[in-house]
Amino acid sequence: MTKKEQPLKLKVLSHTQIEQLLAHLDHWQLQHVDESPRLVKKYQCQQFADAMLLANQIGNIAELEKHHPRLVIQWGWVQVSWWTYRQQGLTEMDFIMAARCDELAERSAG
Ligand SMILES: C[C@H](O)[C@H](O)[C@H]1CNC2=NC(N)=NC(=O)C2=N1
Repeated sequence: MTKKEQPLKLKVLSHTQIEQLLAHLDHWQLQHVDESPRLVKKYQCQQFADAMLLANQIGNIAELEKHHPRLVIQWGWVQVSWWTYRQQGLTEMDFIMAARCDELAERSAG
């Protein structure tokens, strides 16, 4: 797929666009790894099983959307990182998926 055919959701965002979109997310941090920006959030969970459950729910929507996070699971929390691998940057898709994670976390918190 050439750049110009890139779907809008996978167009790399500028720093200004990132800052604007970040303002609409709740407690997501902008981190840089090897100069590549990422959205990162750590969800606190009561039990390890809860962290596994949330990670699986996130994995399911990632498979559906063909857009995948980095997930780190530990007793008491699951850390989610979003970026668009092929662009080595942030796209709208990353922000959409971050918001979807918050919905899932909200729902599983009951
Ligand atoms: C072919 C497959 O859809 C692509 O490789 C997808 C898979 N999941 C992905 N996930 C993320 N976060 N970024 C990508 O560029 C990406 N590409």
